[in-house]
Amino acid sequence: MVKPVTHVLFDMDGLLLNTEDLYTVAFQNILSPYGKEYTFDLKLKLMGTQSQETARAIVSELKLPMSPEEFIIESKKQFEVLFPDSSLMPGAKRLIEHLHKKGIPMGLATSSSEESYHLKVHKHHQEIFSLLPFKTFGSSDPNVKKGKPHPDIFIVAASKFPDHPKPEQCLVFEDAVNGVKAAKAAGMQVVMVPDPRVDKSLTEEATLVLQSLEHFKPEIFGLPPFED
Ligand SMILES: O=c1[nH]cc([C@@H]2O[C@H](COP(=O)(O)O)[C@@H](O)[C@H]2O)c(=O)[nH]1
Ligand SMILES: [Mg+2]
Repeated sequence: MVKPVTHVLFDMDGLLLNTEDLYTVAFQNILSPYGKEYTFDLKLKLMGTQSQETARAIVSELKLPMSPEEFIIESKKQFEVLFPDSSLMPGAKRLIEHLHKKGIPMGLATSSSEESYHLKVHKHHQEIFSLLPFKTFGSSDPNVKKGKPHPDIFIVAASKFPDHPKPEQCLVFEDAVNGVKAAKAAGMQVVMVPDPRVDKSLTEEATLVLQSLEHFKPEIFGLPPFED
């Protein structure tokens, strides 16, 4: 059953920005010289995790001849080239602008670091992200002890709203299976917009599954409807 909400929390990578595709390119660029492949199965396990965890898992799963620290250094070089030209996902701008106009409190709950956030947002997307005033960076925030699928990030993100909403008042938007699990574990409802390669059986925990943010109808969750 769907219940009305008052506050909204957005994931970033793969939900608001096309940066999941860019992570795939970045990691594959590092792996190709070693003849290794960043498969979607491995990606699925890592989407939404904290960056240290990501590096450790890739190095160990693919038996790379480098340390996780070296992998992080190589990743940063790739990110500096790829992230500044990230694009907004379809429907993201319209939805955020609409909820802002209607005075709905909104926050960002991304597992990426603050440094990585700036690379992704600084050049093209500052205006739209300024409409999400309450931001939590899971790989930089000491209060986020464990990455998604653990609930920490959404609990910390909700605590930043000045009126301290209860978890059931918050609606989370996520693309990743780990993100949906994290939001549910925090006691929140979740709209999932998964990568089309995600098996349907892995989307069942979400409150609602959409192909695109463009299909979201705010009134389903008691939020003001679009007027155009
Ligand atoms: O292919 C991947 N994409 C994304 C991640 C991780 O997911 C985080 C982004 O998560 P979110 O969707 O919560 O912003 C990144 O910081 C990165 O560590 C990953 O490990 N592998
Ligand atoms: Mg995501």
